Amino acid sequence: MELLVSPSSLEEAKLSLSADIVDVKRPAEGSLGANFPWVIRSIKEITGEKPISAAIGDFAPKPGTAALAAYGAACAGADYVKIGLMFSDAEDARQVIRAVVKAIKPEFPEKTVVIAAYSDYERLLTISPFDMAAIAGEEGADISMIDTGLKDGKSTFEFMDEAALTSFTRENKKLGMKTALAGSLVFEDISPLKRIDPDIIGVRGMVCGGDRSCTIQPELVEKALAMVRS
Ligand SMILES: O=C[C@H](O)COP(=O)(O)O
Repeated sequence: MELLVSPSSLEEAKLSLSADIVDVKRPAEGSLGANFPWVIRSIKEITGEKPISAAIGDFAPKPGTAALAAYGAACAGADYVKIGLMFSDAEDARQVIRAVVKAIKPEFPEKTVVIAAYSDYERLLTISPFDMAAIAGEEGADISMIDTGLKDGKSTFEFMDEAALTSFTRENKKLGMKTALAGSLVFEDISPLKRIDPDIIGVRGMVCGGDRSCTIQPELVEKALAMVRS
């Protein structure tokens, strides 16, 4: 299980370099808020061989906009391109996922396409992670992810229990995809997460001291890494 940490700036990225994956986002623009291409590029320049991820947004069903954003993030240096599906319709999801895969894979076959749905989908009235994953698997995405769409401090575990998250992880394996789990995760969630055993866990609030609007604390990144790897 790898640890993904989500800095919002070059300065925060320098505090996150011990993470397995540095994930560039702009929290001010939402759960998977897109950061600027120049920030993505500046972080790529300091991470060396370590892969970086870039969130492109919590998207409405706009496949053209999603494809262009995904391509831009890939050109800016992102090794993983991550999109959130902030809508409900399955056919819309298929069109968005297909467009993002087509925008990236022909020119960047080595880059990774991450499709996220939300554990709090019932309160958001958005597509369920299970429905998303089935489509993402068919459309050639690489990683199926769960995050929380509304960042009110409630952990993903308050919306989907360990059994559901385990089932999601196992379904992804059957679909030939990896799994990433995130969503206001706290240190206490690491133990059940190790039992669930996704490929990646994504955190920000955890390593900011509990409030994602604060700054990443490197000692908390080290603490999370030690717990994940123990
Ligand atoms: O991986 C990305 C997540 O959105 C991390 O942010 P969070 O831990 O504050 O929910």
